[in-house]
Amino acid sequence: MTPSRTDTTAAAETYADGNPLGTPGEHKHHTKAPAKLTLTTVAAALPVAVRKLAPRQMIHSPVMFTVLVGAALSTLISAVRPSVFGIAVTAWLWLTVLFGTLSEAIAEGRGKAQADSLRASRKGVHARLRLPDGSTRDVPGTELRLNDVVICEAGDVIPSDGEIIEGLASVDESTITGESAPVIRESGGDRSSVTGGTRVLSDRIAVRITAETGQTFIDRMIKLVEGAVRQKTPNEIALHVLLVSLTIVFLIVTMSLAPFASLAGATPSPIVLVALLVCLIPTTIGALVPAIGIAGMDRLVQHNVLATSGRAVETAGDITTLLLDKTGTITYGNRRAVNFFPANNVERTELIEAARLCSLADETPEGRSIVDLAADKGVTGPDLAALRKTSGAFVVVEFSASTRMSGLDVDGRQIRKGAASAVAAFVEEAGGQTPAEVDFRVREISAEGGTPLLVARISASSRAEVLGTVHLADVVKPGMHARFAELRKMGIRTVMITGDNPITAKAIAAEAGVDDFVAEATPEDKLAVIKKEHAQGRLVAMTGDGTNDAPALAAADVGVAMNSGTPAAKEAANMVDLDSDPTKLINIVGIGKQLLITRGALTTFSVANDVAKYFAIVPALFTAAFPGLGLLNIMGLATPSSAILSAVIFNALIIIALVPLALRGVKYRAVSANQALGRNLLIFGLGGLIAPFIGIKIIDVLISLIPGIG
Ligand SMILES: Nc1ncnc2c1ncn2[C@@H]1O[C@H](COP(=O)(O)OP(=O)(O)OP(=O)(O)O)[C@@H](O)[C@H]1O
Ligand SMILES: [K+]
Ligand SMILES: [Mg+2]
Repeated sequence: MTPSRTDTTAAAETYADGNPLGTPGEHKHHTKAPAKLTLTTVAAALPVAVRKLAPRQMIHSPVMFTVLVGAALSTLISAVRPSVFGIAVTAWLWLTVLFGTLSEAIAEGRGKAQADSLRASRKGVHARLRLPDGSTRDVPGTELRLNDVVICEAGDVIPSDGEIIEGLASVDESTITGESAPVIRESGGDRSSVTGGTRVLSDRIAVRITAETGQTFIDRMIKLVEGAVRQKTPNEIALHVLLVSLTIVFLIVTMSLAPFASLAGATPSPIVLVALLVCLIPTTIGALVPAIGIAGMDRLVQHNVLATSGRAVETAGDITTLLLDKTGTITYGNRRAVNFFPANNVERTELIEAARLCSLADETPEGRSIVDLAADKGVTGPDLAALRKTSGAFVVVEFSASTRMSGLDVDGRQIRKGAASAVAAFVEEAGGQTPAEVDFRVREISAEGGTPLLVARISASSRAEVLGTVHLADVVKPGMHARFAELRKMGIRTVMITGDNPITAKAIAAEAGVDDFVAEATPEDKLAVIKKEHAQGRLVAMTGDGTNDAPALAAADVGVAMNSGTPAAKEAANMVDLDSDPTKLINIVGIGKQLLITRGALTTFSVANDVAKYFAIVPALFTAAFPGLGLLNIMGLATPSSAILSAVIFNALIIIALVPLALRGVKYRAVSANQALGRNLLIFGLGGLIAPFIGIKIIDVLISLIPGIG
């Protein structure tokens, strides 16, 4: 029988219908809605904001720390020489600092509900620890150590992160993914990792613990959504330097105004100087920077992506190349044997028996599926234990991504299966040959995107022969084509790197719609591809799931591991996609770009705003001393005092007014970076220049209605 296109499709259907657990729903986008900005959330954030006023915390933001010092200073002055003006300015200075910490607290608070439900998911979880003698003992989940082995059965909550070392189970991961469709996790392959806090629905697995207490996935997620782990990104550091410089410049400007003005007999009071300084330094962006960063991470979590660093998120905004592995990333990774094709003078049963024999000890999904298919075809024979008893010398050759083969040496025979080129070389070295009809079959299976495995045997008398081919079928995740087209529009080139042969790679690349592919790649090759891209000055993202992807995931600027993947892959990556969706990079890039654009836009606004304030209030301040300046007082502000107070109030209120924008992010459209920059400079620069004139004038009019100020 010829494996036709329908064969693979049939496999796909069984996969989807017959085994709904196998379709992990890992491609759906179920973005969690961000917490709304309500009075309740603001009220809840208020005590946190007050606690953040501690100088020890404030020092991290030099701009806001300057305001804090100014507020303290004017409090002192007002205490000694109280005036309505002094007290009013002092109050608004304190509000300015508070609005800053409040914006940060609100941003942090939005993840709180999610953090609480994550914490609840592992409360009081018990573990069945496997002891050396094979018996088990109940221990609290918190007492587990690295490399402990625990047994989990249907209904159990998995006590910590780990790797399945025995068995297969369907797992409900909805606590972390929000997706209720169960997923299959199994030992041996690239879907072997389990997450603490998720629940086993069926079957029984032995899990080796891979996370230290307090450093599990859920711990990391809690810290992320609460905004607790925040390291300044390179972009933030650059901004930080800019803000500090501006603060120093305006400090000097304000200080030099004092002697200059007193020469003219108009010595300004220290409170006026403090107020002036606060108006001029970039308080708006200084106050909103933490909220912008936290909101960006939060948006990522809402898309079911966990990032270990803000840096990766920002880098994602500039990615130009996306590398993807095939099996488990572009395809579901549930590669299963669907047919056996013997060579011309080999009996079908002989091939099936050999394929089965060399898969008995192969704990990969591919290996197990061959044993299953053999049983379906009526070939059962001895299991591994029985074989061990009846035969003499017995060596298991495990599969590795560099040899691309696996098998057994038993009773002087060497039985192997593996990638066609690898097995062909193995047989040739022993003096054998790959028959033409087998070659033909290999190409046929590959051409339709299947993975052919050759089965070969070297007998005790050193006769090397290829026995036939096993057809492994996998299914491309749906919707790839359109999503890769979208990436192309964003200027990102997609390259599939796979360990599989070139013909299969070509077929899958065409089916998925990637721009390019690299076949027969070893883990080193995957790494080399990244180095090559780097050498050409490109920023590279890599998505993968296997241990063979780990070096590349670590070397990429943005490494996104599929949540279904191995612990090694997840460890090496700087992001994990809980939905195991390789096209999630589109959202990640969007979030990264939006983060950078939002920060840039608000910085532009903030600086423009401050410059405008200078021209809005300085003339008003000195009209009495220098009547000539009255011409510049185009705003016709009532008195110098009300001009200053209006500016301070405006300066504080603008922070609150921009919190929603900081949290939501500036609208991001798929335009080039230059276009986005130009557009934002126009809107936020111009807006920043005009806003103070209007805002301060309105406040000034309102204030002049209040008696006692001026
Ligand atoms: N258990 C196995 N025993 C023998 N050969 C195998 C086994 N599993 C896979 N192979 C062969 O080895 C090749 C390389 O496998 P590897 O895991 O490195 O890459 P892959 O899974 O095909 O692709 P990707 O790198 O995209 O995940 C496979 O294409 C297949 O031909
Ligand atoms: K300011
Ligand atoms: Mg893989």
